[in-house]
This record gives sequence, structure tokens and C-alpha cells, in this order.
Amino acid sequence: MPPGNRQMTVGLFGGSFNPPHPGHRLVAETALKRLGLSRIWWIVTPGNPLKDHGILRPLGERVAMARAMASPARMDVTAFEARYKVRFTADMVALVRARRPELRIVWVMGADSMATFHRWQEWQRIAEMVPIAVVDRPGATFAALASPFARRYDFARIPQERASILPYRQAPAWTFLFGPRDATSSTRLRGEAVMPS
Ligand SMILES: Nc1ncnc2c1ncn2[C@@H]1O[C@H](COP(=O)(O)OP(=O)(O)OP(=O)(O)O)[C@@H](O)[C@H]1O
Ligand SMILES: O=C(O)c1ccc[n+]([C@@H]2O[C@H](COP(=O)([O-])O)[C@@H](O)[C@H]2O)c1
Repeated sequence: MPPGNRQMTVGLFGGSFNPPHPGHRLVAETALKRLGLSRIWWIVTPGNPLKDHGILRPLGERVAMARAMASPARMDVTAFEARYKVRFTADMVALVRARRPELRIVWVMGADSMATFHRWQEWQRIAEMVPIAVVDRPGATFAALASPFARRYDFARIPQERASILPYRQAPAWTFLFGPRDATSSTRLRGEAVMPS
């Protein structure tokens, strides 16, 4: 787990990154800037519990590619979920809370993830443990804002103009950051055979 101190606000940005792409970098940059974060951690999952793992590149390769895509200035790339044998985001967030109680953390995800968030293990526990920032993604805006998560936690939404207070808010609290957007996806890149075999 990357280091941190009491003053730090940290975005937790989980992903398969299979492969990482400019859309991921835009999400990380948007969260850093709009939430005023000290750092953002790209947390490379050993495998999304909801996805087919057959097409996953090895974890070490995805970490190396994510390091090449992330900006070294305020971004860390880590794969501590594998080391701690944690599969679910709820358990990962609880682990960070337990090991780094001094950090102010925010879970960061794209609008497509928000649209299916209610299918995640203990999704309401996640929402009540950590503030959440959602970055818009082409094609996913409506599904995200009409999702069970958005409806269940409508009372806890913070307007994007006030997103910089999110790291200091008690969960449940979330914000939706509209634009700029990037339409890149790992699926499309794999289809275009951009990755060397
Ligand atoms: N272009 C994008 N715009 C906004 N969010 C994105 C974008 N690409 C990925 N994300 C978000 O980044 C996180 C990690 O995504 P992931 O690694 O699954 O990339 P992906 O392009 O969605 O992959 P795949 O096409 O294989 O599903 C998720 O929260 C996802 O919503
Ligand atoms: O905990 C869950 O049930 C869960 C279900 C789906 C996705 N996630 C997490 O969401 C993040 C994004 O996953 P992905 O595959 O869309 O890049 C990654 O950190 C996954 O571990 C977590």
C-alpha cells in the first residue's frame, strides 16, 4: 500500500486496466483536480468479481502498463489486493481504513461502474464507508444517474461545483463529475489488437 500521512486526501481508483488507456488517465486527472486530492492510487485488481477472467493479462503486466499510463507526479500504481488476498471492493476499503486510518479516502469510478454498482458485494456497505466520486463516461450518463445507487443515495449527492468538499464528508456522500469525457475502452483496444501479444 503506498505511503500517506494525516493531511492527505487519497482517491482509490480500482480497475482491471486490461489494458490501461487514456480514459483511465482522464478519470484520475479529473478526480485529482476536481476533488483537490493529494494523490490517487490506481489499484490494479487481480480480477473483477463480476467479469470473465479468461481474457485478463497477468497482474504484473497490467501493473507495468498502468505505471506507464499514469502520471508519476501524484499517481501511485499498486496491486495490494492480491497481496492481501482481498477480492471485493468492500473488503479492500475496510482494509485501507484499518491500515491507514489517518487518510481521507474517496472511491473513484466511471459512470458505467456506477450503473451496475448495486450488483457489487455489499454495495451499500461501501457507500456508507467511503465517499464516492463518479466520473462521466460516454454512453453511461443516463444509466448511472437512474441507477439504484443514485436513487438510494439521492439525499447524499453533492453538486459537482462543491466536489472539493467530498473527501471531508462523512459517508454516504457522492458526486457526479460531468465532462470532459473520453470514449476509450479496454474492450475496444483489445478488439483492435493494440496490445502486443
Ligand atoms: N473512458 C472512460 N471514462 C470514464 N471512466 C472510465 C473509462 N474507462 C474506464 N473507466 C472507469 O475506470 C475503471 C476501470 O475500468 P476498466 O479497467 O474496466 O476499463 P474499461 O475500459 O471499462 O474495461 P473493459 O472495456 O474491459 O470493461 C472503472 O471504474 C471504469 O468505470
Ligand atoms: O466488490 C465487488 O463486488 C466488485 C464488483 C465489480 C467491480 N469491482 C471493482 O471495481 C473496480 C473496477 O473494475 P473493472 O473491472 O470495471 O475495471 C475494480 O477495482 C473491481 O475490483 C468490485
